Amino acid sequence: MEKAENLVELIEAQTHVWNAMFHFKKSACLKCAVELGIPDVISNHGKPITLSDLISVLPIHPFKSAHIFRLMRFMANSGFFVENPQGYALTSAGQLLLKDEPFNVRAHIFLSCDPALLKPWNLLTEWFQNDGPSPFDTAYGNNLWDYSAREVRFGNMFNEAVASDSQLSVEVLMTKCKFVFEGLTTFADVGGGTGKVAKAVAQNFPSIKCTVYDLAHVVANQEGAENLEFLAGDMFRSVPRANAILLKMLVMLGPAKGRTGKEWSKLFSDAGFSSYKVYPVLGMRCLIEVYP
Ligand SMILES: C[S@@+](CC[C@H](N)C(=O)[O-])C[C@H]1O[C@@H](n2cnc3c(N)ncnc32)[C@H](O)[C@@H]1O
Repeated sequence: MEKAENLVELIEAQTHVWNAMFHFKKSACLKCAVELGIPDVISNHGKPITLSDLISVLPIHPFKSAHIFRLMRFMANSGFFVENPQGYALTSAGQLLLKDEPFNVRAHIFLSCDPALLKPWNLLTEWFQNDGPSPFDTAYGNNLWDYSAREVRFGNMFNEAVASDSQLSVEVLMTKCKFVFEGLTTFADVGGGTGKVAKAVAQNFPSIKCTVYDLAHVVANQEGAENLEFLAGDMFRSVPRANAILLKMLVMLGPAKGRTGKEWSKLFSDAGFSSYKVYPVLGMRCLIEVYP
């Protein structure tokens, strides 16, 4: 009896390990389904689509038709599609995979699954054993930002992914948190990428002068507007002076550069800020300092 119980526990433990071990298949299948255009085919069909109708329009080799049901079963299991007697339909998560969906996360999927970004994950152990600052450095000999500047394909993919992520954040900011911008005359988005957030602030508040501050290769070809400018610089040396600054999705940069909270505070006080406040917005790490 005792042995049998132990076996049940063991088989559950082994299942647990297998689930962890093969977790990468989730992102691989997600990327594949998006690349094959499966969510768009389902959506354009206008009603649940049968497996044979789906296969008939997919850009795949005929020899591979028999394997699509596995991909569909896996994607249904992962919560992107539902399978009912009429065929496959999209879940809410599946809707975010559509080309025409304004909040789609496709660019982020392509970035996260890109071999260039996966390589550092395979070097975690090496990184723990060397004195390098990040697994990215271990893989490429320099940091993510220098690599992005050098590898134009990767840099564009990275900028597009973070900008697409900001679509939803912008919507949240402009519908739920507009009050934080009221009364400002200047605003700087530090590490603001290609300016998704600042553009929305500039459009919604024509009286606020907005600045997007980022590395030279990111802002080089960006077009400003009357109340929007792109400024190249290194935020570890200085940050622009403004009534308020936004640091969005940069929390990891502090520790990556070995900076402590005190050092960040000094950088801010050098720029004329006395203290900073964190505004968590729907789980998004959003840090805004309002200049007194
Ligand atoms: C994760 S992205 C976030 C972009 C944008 N804030 C957003 O949420 O969409 C980090 C950004 O920080 C920028 N960055 C990295 N190091 C920087 C530095 N030293 N000075 C200024 N910007 C920097 C990168 O180029 C990139 O655009």
